[in-house]
Amino acid sequence: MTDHAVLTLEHIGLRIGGARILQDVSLQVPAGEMLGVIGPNGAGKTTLFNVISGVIRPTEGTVHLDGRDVTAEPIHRRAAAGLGRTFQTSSLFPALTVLENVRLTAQAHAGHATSVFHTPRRSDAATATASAALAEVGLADRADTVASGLAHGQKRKLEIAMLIAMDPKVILLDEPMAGVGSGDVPAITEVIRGLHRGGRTVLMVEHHMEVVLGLVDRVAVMHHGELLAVDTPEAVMANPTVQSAYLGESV
Ligand SMILES: Nc1ncnc2c1ncn2[C@@H]1O[C@H](COP(=O)(O)OP(=O)(O)OP(=O)(O)O)[C@@H](O)[C@H]1O
Repeated sequence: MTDHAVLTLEHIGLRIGGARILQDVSLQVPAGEMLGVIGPNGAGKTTLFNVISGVIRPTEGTVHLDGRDVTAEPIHRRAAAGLGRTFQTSSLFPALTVLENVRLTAQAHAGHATSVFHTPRRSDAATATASAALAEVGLADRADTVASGLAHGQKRKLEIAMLIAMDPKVILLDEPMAGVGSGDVPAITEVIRGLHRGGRTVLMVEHHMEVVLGLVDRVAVMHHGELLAVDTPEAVMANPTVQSAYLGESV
């Protein structure tokens, strides 16, 4: 493990029943990198995110976050240690306003008690953090809108703002373009690019190949639960093993 790797996977394996879902996945993600994770359906991308975020414990191997072994730690401990994640399905509180949604995560990060059953406590610091996160994703003018009233693309931006407010060391984006209309893709791409420009470390599973290749520093290619290659977009596109296993049929 190098000193500057903020996320390190070593020899991750996962067996469920008789099935081998992940096999010998090793990966180092330096601080500030944006890494795309691609691969055909069923390749193991979401499962890998589940292993990183603590939803699933691997049967082999280790996960280190910022040098600390979190392999045995539950989801909330990893989140507290700086792992932020969006899911393929929305994780918003639909009855709260846009600002209240972000303020909840800002308060949670600051260590305040939060409950969805109470009006979020007024806190100047949390409100300032939330407002800054909304400005970063371009939703400042929707702060008082009830979240359920947002268009789909705006909900995706709100989810990213909720992550930003937690100031995570590593951000996992699970298919940020899923369900997003083609008209919203450029704006959300810019929000993700902004995460990177801000120096954040981002891993992104995404099927939208143009988005991935245009955004990331490196691409990790998964196939049948294994990492086929981890390299620059250009090198991955030119890799014959990747082409025959995946890109040849999809790009
Ligand atoms: N809990 C489970 N029990 C059994 N098999 C599972 C389980 N979770 C995932 N799998 C299998 O593991 C493989 C990898 O699934 P995963 O969802 O991680 O792939 P993916 O690359 O994210 O696919 P997609 O692009 O379709 O989202 C699939 O064959 C899936 O059926």
